[in-house]
Amino acid sequence: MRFLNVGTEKKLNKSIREVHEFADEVIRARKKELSSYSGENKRRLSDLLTVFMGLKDDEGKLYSDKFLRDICVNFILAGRDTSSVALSWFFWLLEKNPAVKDKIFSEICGIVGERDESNMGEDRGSVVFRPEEVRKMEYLQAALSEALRLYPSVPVDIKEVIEDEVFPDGTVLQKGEKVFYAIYAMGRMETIWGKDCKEFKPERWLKDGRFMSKSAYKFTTFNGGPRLCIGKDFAYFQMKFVGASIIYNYQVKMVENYPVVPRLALTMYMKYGLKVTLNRRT
Ligand code: HEM
Repeated sequence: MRFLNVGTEKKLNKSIREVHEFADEVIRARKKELSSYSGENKRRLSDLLTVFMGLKDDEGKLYSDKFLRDICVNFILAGRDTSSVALSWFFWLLEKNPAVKDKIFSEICGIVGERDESNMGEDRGSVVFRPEEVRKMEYLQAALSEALRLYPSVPVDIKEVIEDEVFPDGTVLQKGEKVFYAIYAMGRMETIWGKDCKEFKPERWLKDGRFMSKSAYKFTTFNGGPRLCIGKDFAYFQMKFVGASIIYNYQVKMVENYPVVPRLALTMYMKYGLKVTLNRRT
């Protein structure tokens, strides 16, 4: 099929072309924008693409457009659906665990209440969380981690053996073989997480009220070792910011009897999405 370029292969090639065209256009536009700036203005742009455009490879040459395109596509693919499916499962879990939702809401209100202008009658809708406030949302971080343990965005990951190896349990691996590890299953194993492994309990991530991260070899949602997800900290920041903004401003209610069905692909998303109603908090 691949060599004949028919059927699904043809469709795949067309889709890849479209994704590449999109990324090429982003790069072209950014280069044009950069060439119209000078000095300080240029330095003020600190997004990832601009940073990569200014870096040089091992031979001291600027990265090629193809390399920049691969960077763009990699980050879009790795960073978009992973965070959005995580938030869907997170909000679904909050509906089933209203006490957790209330605790998150109280934590956010406490943090907003510390603002100097909090007594000045600031409109709730105009609150934009500051980075230092997002960092303080440790219970929210615990609840997101717990959601990612039970519903990891990437439920199964694959590695290829690059040289012959023997695992500590005696399993022999030969160069070229594939190893699958089931992140979803590992997040629910009693031997790893204890008797309450099936429960949604953000408290397991807290010690004296502070968020405590776990070893990446226990909590494998972001992979571990040298290829640990490069966007992990960014993902937490983004999910905390979006989650807090929604919870602070709205009452989220699932639409009754709407089917919530997991669908296994590269990411574990909801087959029919998550249907909710939002009512503005007053
Ligand atoms: C909840 C959110 C996220 C989850 C659960 C997640 C999970 C993962 C996992 C499991 C891997 C390893 C894949 C492999 O073995 O090849 C990975 C790699 C990666 N992730 Fe994430 N990710 C998330 C968000 C993000 C975001 C927001 C970005 C970028 C802004 C990002 C960028 C990347 C990149 C570039 C890699 C490849 C790193 C490498 O191979 O060295 N991820 N991520």
